[in-house]
Amino acid sequence: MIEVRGVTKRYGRSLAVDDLSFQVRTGQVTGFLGPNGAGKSTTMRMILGLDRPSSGAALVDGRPYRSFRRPLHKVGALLDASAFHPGRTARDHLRAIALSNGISPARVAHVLGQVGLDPVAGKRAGTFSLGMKQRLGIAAALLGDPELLMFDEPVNGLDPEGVLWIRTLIRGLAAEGRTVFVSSHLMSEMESTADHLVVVGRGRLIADLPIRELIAAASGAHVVVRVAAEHRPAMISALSAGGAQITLEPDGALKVAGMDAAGAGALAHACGIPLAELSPRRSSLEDAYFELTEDAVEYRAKEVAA
Ligand SMILES: Nc1ncnc2c1ncn2[C@@H]1O[C@H](COP(=O)(O)OP(=O)(O)OP(=O)(O)O)[C@@H](O)[C@H]1O
Repeated sequence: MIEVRGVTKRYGRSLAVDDLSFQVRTGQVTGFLGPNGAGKSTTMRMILGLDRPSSGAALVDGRPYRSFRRPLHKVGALLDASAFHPGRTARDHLRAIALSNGISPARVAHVLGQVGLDPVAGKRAGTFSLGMKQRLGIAAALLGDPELLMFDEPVNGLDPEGVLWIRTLIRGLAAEGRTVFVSSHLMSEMESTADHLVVVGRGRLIADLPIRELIAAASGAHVVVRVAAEHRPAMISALSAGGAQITLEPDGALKVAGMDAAGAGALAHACGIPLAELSPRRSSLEDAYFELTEDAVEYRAKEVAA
């Protein structure tokens, strides 16, 4: 388990991470979300001991990451996809990491196959496309067969095929019982990948909850009710007496909040009003995310403008 406990990180006078606390639960995919500059990469670097918190602690299984004798068996990470010697072949790059970490050379061939880089394993990594570099970075993260994986913005700059590949890989790793912590500034990307979300803005924790709760908590969920014009006044009174908030849309539909579709349907039935449409609309995860991070983004926009 990864535990971030009251972590603050200052760079000079700027506060990158501000008293942040959360846990990454074992066996799940946790999405780490926030606008650009929210402090995600800084937090990940502190978990890996690449940066020191100004205060607080970032721990893996209750210990600093650097205290593990064989750290790559514990956590594999992709933080920067271009972190390799460009003149080295993909295979040699992985062999060097394996050698310096006491990992069997047999793992190199295994992970090259896992990320689909077999055919280009003998090519210099400097010639790789961004997608291939990402795959090489992920191969390095998988080398120690770790329980925990951390990926910082793994789909940045990838084409749709690459994005799909990473999503499938992450779900596959979770299905094997591994814990995955993956950052992104795109909510839509997390929708099909993550079980749980940790949302940050301006270095602070904004939300720490399962994805389905985030959707349910978003205020945009409503029901669209459509009835013939002559029944509209009666339907509006019944809904309003039932405690719903109603907005009459320009096309005559009623946008109903504060009541679910079953409730609105039962009311219509009780009043003998035939329904032309009854559609529950959930708010998209993207809407929910924007609602949550609005202040953090606005603040930044103002800061930049000032
Ligand atoms: N080495 C550094 N020196 C000074 N400031 C830094 C340093 N690293 C990060 N920062 C600042 O800390 C803040 C958080 O940056 P960080 O890269 O952690 O955010 P992020 O959420 O990962 O953003 P992005 O989505 O753009 O990658 C930013 O304001 C950034 O400019």
